[in-house]
Parts: sequence; C-alpha cells; structure tokens
Amino acid sequence: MSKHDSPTDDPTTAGPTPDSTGKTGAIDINDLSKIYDPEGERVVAVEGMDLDVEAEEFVALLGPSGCGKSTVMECIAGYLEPTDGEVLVDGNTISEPDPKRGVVFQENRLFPWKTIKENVEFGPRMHKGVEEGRAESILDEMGLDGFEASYPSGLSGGMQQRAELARLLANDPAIMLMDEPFSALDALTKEIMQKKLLEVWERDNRTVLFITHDVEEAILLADRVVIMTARPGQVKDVIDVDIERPRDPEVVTTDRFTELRERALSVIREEAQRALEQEEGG
Ligand SMILES: Nc1ncnc2c1ncn2[C@@H]1O[C@H](COP(=O)(O)OP(=O)(O)OP(=O)(O)O)[C@@H](O)[C@H]1O
Repeated sequence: MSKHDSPTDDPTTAGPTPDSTGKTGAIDINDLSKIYDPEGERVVAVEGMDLDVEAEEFVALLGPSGCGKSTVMECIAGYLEPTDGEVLVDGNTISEPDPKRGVVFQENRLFPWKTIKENVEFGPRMHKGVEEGRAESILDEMGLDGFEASYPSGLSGGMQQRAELARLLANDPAIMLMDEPFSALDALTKEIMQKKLLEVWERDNRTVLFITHDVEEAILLADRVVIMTARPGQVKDVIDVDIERPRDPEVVTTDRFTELRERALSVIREEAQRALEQEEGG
C-alpha cells in the first residue's frame, strides 16, 4: 500500500489534506520563531523563518553551526513547540509527533536490547500493527538480509544506519526528517547510504528534509538547497539544483555542480563568519 492510499492511523488527528496534485507531505513554515529559556538566558535560535517544502520534494538544509537547523526540524517533528509562528503539514498545524513524520539522527536510536527485526517492527506494532513479511522485505532492501536476529551492537556503523533507515521506512512516513544522518560514516559507506536513500526516495516519492554540513552531499541529493543565516536562523538563500536525476556520484565533476557548490559555499562562508563574530562578541 502506498502512502497515497493509506488511511490515517489516528482517527483523533486530522488526516493529510492532499495538494491539488493528490500528493501528501507538504510542509509550510510560517514566520517561525523559537526562543529557548525565554525567562532566563533567552537563546533566540530561529526568528521569523518562512519556508514551503512541496509534497514529495527533497530539500537540504545547510547553515553554520548553531544557526537553528535542528530546532526547525524538531518543530516539524512535533518535538518542540514554536514560540511564535507555526508549522503546517498538509495544511494542519503540528501539535505532536506522528510516525508519518519519521526522524533520523546522526546517532541511531535503535533499541540495543531488541533485535534488528524487532527494532524495525516496533513502530508499526505501536501504531498500526505488523504486516507479515514487511520487516524482512525492508531489511532485504537495505542489504540487511540475514541480520534480522542480530542485535545493533553486532552491526557496523553503516549497517546500523541502514537498520535505522529501515526502522523509519517501516512506518511508511510521508515525511522523512533527517538530521545529519550520514555524517558519522566513512566516505564509502556514506556514498552507499546516499545512493540507497535516493533509490528509496525516487521510488516512493516521500518528502525529505535533510540537514547536512556537507555542501556536496546537499547538492547531490536535493531538489533545493536552503541555506540559513547565522543565529537567529532564517532563510538566507535557496538554490534550485537543476541537475537531472538519477544522479550518480560522478555528477560532482560536472561544471554545473561546481557552479552550484561555489555559490552555496560563498553564502555559507559569509554566514559562518557572522556566526564566528557573534561567538567572539559573546
Ligand atoms: N534546549 C536548548 N536550550 C537552550 N539553547 C538551545 C537548546 N537547544 C539548542 N539551543 C541553542 O539554539 C541554537 C540553535 O541550535 P540548533 O541545534 O538548532 O542549531 P544547528 O544549526 O542544528 O546546530 P549544529 O549545526 O551545530 O547541529 C544554538 O545556539 C544552541 O546552542
């Protein structure tokens, strides 16, 4: 069953409202602000951010360290409540986490005491019930056939991240929120994971919001690269990646890729410098 014909799991929450093309997974960030510790140290992490992500779009989020990327993602995930403004998914204001908005972090959140298969089945078991054979087929797709009964500690870092991706896909999310998911992996494993992610995304057309510090990774994967300002974060620049898909790793050697990378880098350098000056100024 695809995400387009799956019923909503929780009858108490409004279901997704497909856009005019029948797609779901659109994100609207309207005038979003998030202040941590408003009565105390008052950290203005994000201020007046606007961004629309189309259903089934792949957007990469770049920006200097501490500019509020994870904060934005956690507001979309429903883990954090905005101080001001709102985040809508398919026209509905987000009020709480939902398995239809799956989140992957740099460090996997697999349960160490559960087998890989149990980890993958955990979400469906909690929300809609386990479909016979589905965990096996997702693990097979992730190249983890034969590791169903293994525990996370028995897997390499790359295999753990593939299991994490399998765990996310088992919930059939309309939106995949990925916070530097491959940044701890070695270069070769990272390349394999990027390819895997693109395969899954190109086939299932889920919306992806992908945080990274790696400009090449952002351009290789995304339809649009959104660059945030130094804190308080808001959108500084949006780069349309007009490079044909499917993209293979060799695309990084093309002139167009180089142009886009240089443009992204010059914007990021400017904001990284501002972030540094902020730090030095206390
Ligand atoms: N719970 C919190 N309490 C107070 N300040 C916080 C909290 N979480 C984050 N911050 C601050 O908010 C700002 C934005 O943090 P956030 O993690 O969203 O940035 P980021 O762009 O994801 O950073 P990085 O690229 O380093 O992961 C930072 O200055 C951070 O120190």
